[in-house]
Formats: sequence, C-alpha cells, structure tokens
Amino acid sequence: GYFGDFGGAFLPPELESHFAEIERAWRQLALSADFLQELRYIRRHYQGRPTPVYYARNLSREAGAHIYLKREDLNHSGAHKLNHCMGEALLARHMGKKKLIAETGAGQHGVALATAAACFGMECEIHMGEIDIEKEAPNVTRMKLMGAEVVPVSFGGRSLKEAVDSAFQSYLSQADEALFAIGSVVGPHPFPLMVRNFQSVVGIEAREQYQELTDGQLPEQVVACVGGGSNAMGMFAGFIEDPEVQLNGVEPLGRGTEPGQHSATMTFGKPGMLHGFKCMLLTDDEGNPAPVHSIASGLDYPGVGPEHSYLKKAGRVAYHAIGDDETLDAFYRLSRTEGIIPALESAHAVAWAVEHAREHPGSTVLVNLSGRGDKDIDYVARTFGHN
Ligand SMILES: Cc1ncc(COP(=O)(O)O)c(/C=N/[C@H](C(=O)O)[C@@H](O)C(C)C)c1O
Repeated sequence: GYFGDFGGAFLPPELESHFAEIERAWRQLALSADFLQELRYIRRHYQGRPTPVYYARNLSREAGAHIYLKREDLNHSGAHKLNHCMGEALLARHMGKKKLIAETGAGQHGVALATAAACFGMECEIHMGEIDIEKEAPNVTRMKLMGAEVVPVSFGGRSLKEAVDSAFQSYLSQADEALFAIGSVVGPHPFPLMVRNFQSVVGIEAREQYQELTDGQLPEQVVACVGGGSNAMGMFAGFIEDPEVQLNGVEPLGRGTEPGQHSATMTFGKPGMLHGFKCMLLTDDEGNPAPVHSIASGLDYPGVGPEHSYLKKAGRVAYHAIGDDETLDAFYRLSRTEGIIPALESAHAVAWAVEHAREHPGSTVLVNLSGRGDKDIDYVARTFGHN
C-alpha cells in the first residue's frame, strides 16, 4: 500500500478490520472475469465509453500547437468520476453493502456516486461543505433527484477537507452496511491504488485513440489537473511506460503564492499525513492541514495522492501551478473557440496547454478534459460575466 515513502493506511483501530475486508474483496474482484465483464458492459452501454479524443483544431490554430482533448466531459454524469464510482459500487454490492458514503467538493464525485447508487439500487449519503453546496448548486439538485442524501458540513472551512472528515465520521458509525467510496486517488490503502486502476481506462483508451489519429505517434506532452489526482493518474497510467512522453500535473495557484490563497501542494507542500495516508501536504505553522483556495472547488484539497507524491519525487511527472485568472481565461477560450465548456478544474489543464503552446509552437499536447462546465456556468456568469 505504499508508493515509495508515501501512502499506507493509518486507521483508527475500529476501522482496521473493515479496510482489510475492502482490500480482500477488491483483490478477489480484480481477478474475477464476471466483474471485469460487467464493468466492461457498464462502461460501454451505461457510461457511453470510449469517450472521444478530439483534435481541437480552432484552439490549436489560435494557440499555435496541436492540442488534443480526451473528452471525459462526455462520460455519463459529466466527468471522469463515474469511472471509479461504478467500480466502487460493484465492489460494495460484492461485499453485500447497502449504502455508499462519500465526500464531494465540486459535486462531480457526489453526482457520480449518486448515479452509481441509483444504478445498483443502493442508498447514497454525500457530505458536502456549505460553501460548495452554494457554489455547485446544480450538482446538489442532481444528487437529490437521484435519491441521494446530501449532508451539509458547516464546521471549519466548510469545504472539501471538512467534507472528508464528516463523511469519515459518518462511515465509522455504519461500516458494517456501508462502503466509504473515496472520490480520488487519496485516503488509506487500497483506495489510491483501486481508484487509479478504475481510472486507468482513460489513459489506455486515449493512447490507442491518439495513435489512430496520428498514424502511430505519441504526444510530446500529456497534461491533467490535479486535485486529489484521480483524473491525472488515470490518464498517466496509459503513458507511464513511454519515457518519451512528458507527463504534467497542474495544480491551482489560485489568487497567488500566499498561504491560503492557493492549493499547489506539489509546489509549496512537504511530506505529511492526512486522512489516514502519507502524502505531500500543505500545512500551517502548527503543522495542521492549511486552508486552501482555488476557483475550482474540485482542486482545493491540501493533500494529494500518494502515487503523485512518489512520481514527483521520482521526477517522472512535472507539476505546475496555474492561477485563477489564467484558468478563467482558458474556460472562456475553450467555450468560445470549440463550443466545449470545460469544468473549472479541467480549465487548469487547458490553461497549461495554451501556455505551453505559446512557448513551444507546433508541439503536441494531449489534455485530459476531466469534466464539463455545466456545474460552473451560473457561478462564472454571475461572478465574472459571459466572456
Ligand atoms: C471535473 C473535475 N475534474 C477534476 C477534479 C479533481 O479531482 P481529481 O481528478 O481526483 O484530481 C474534480 C474533483 N472533484 C471532486 C468532487 O467533485 O467531489 C472533488 O471535489 C473531491 C472528490 C476531491 C472534478 O470534479
């Protein structure tokens, strides 16, 4: 359960047996032909996979490099999150669980888990910070329409970190009949490994599609935004064995480098522990997880996946920080040039691709467009206008 010095499972004693049971069930399922068959069926007929890789010719012409978009915004429920939520729901059913519990920030993981729960006839309990409930209102409505219970979290920063704390507490009291379905490649082992494996379908598809589009070539650059790191690990999984492909993770520089103004864990963080696992972490002077900010709710998490922490240390992935302003510019730019409205999280990766194009004309960049912007359009239009 380790990636170098990072990862592991530091659990309260009452959870150790439950996490051992989760790992055992997952190991069994991962080898079961029926499970893989059912997952393949769901991905094709329920999710609508494979999602396309689209050559963004207008954006490419404007930016000066060849920019390809892996369209996870077209995945059912509007983001990559469903790729691991359907897997987690199948695992829960295999374990005889009746309920799925999770946190959400941007609301996409919450929507995806509510979708999976409805599909499998399970209950769903989603913990969400009050700030995010306000900001991601369309996603709250969608979760409730699909029968999920949304639990407002009103303590502390009332955002993602508190939502995780609250969901974890609730799970502790009902671990026999529920599965805690973590929303990214974070948390105690086996979640970082399991979620990365469920997300790897993105990178595997994208590598094949890119080669079809370019007569057998590979992209020079692959880029994805990083909150907990699940969409990035899924995309990277398809290219990690190709040393000539440079992998790039983009974190939020938010409003700048001052503590509390960003969530660029890889740039400003140091090794620590959060939510039962070791990772790079943004901390305050007392060593507690620091307050963070991003225009994108899905990226404002002070920790980051242990596998990302390892890949940075190993030098296999370059991590960059992109601010709110550049992100907003990319949000409007993609909407205007391609008729594709990206999630604010995904717009961080698009912003990096545009910046890279400016410095490296003619290069080839594959972007993981992790989600669509429907959840963000009211907030953006109300706060910043339409262009
Ligand atoms: C469209 C979209 N793109 C990227 C992310 C960042 O999550 P990762 O891919 O796990 O780094 C997110 C994260 N969303 C989560 C959520 O919707 O609940 C996030 O807020 C938490 C699970 C961490 C997202 O919605």
